[in-house]
Amino acid sequence: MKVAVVGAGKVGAMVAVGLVYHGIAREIVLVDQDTARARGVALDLGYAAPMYPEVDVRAGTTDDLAGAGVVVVTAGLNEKAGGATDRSDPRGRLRLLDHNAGVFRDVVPAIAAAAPSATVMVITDPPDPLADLARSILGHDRVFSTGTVIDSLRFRVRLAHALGVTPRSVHAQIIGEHGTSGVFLWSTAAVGGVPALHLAERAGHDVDRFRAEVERAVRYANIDIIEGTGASRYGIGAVAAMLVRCVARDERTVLPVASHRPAWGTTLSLPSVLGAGGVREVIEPAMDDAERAALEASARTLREAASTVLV
Ligand SMILES: NC(=O)c1ccc[n+]([C@@H]2O[C@H](COP(=O)([O-])OP(=O)(O)OC[C@H]3O[C@@H](n4cnc5c(N)ncnc54)[C@H](O)[C@@H]3O)[C@@H](O)[C@H]2O)c1
Repeated sequence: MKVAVVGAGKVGAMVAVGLVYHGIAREIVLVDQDTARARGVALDLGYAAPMYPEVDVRAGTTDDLAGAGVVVVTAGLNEKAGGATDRSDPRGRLRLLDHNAGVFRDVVPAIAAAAPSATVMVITDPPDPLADLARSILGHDRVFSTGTVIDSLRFRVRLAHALGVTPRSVHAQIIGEHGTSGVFLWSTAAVGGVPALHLAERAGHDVDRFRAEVERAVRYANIDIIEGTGASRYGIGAVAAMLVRCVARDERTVLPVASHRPAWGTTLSLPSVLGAGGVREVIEPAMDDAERAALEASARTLREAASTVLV
């Protein structure tokens, strides 16, 4: 499959790395308004390509999006450049919406023109309202954002470390916004079929404190990363490549990506069957009353944010 990455910055480059290392795409086109940057990334990665499953990596213009099965959008300001690194700011990544909506009004019409049958995956922050905007410009439903897949991995990893097991054995997810209102589904977080909070209590943790510490570490993981490296990119790059694989191979893996949900009137993350064309179906998870109320609040936040940029 031909995969296009629009925005060849720190995240876009890592998405391309993941696609090459895992043999997911046969052809990769990198598009950026900074053409020298796109060319540099394509050259650098292209010289490594002979070690991996056959792939052509090149830089191109929006015309070169033609024929792409998946277009990944990472163009735009990141949290550090956009001043969204204050842990006490409840808007979080939503601070980037106005600026990055302008970027989307520039790039998405070009995607619609050159690659009308592509599935479009949005990574640029805030990804959920921007996926809504992209959907309205594209006029089709093959649009999703990486949503809370990365947040859910962070949740599993923090729980795993605290409980002394591998993250592979932790079943836990975050739904709603990829942002400050994301909802931790503690009621179904489990290890070996046992609620994670029961295990924490058995291990001698104060449950309220345990929960608050895990939530804080996960909610602000992006800022911890940015304080160290300037931008989060390795985790999301790996996640994005895996999501492209799910679409390219019609895997139907269940993951909390975000897609437009008419019942919620917005794009938000719920466990979704990801395959050819994007989200095939959504599975409403079990939630307790507090989680449902939190999801309603998260959806409200996203609806309000999207309404400021949708025409
Ligand atoms: N969804 C997630 O989980 C997640 C995780 C990490 C980063 N992000 C977001 O991904 C985005 C990219 O982050 P980054 O660190 O790679 O930023 P970056 O500054 O390194 O790269 C952004 C690139 O977009 C390009 N660009 C900007 N406007 C463009 C336009 N109109 N047309 C074409 N190219 C354009 C820039 O030239 C730049 O190369 C940010 O919005 C960031 O917040 C999202």
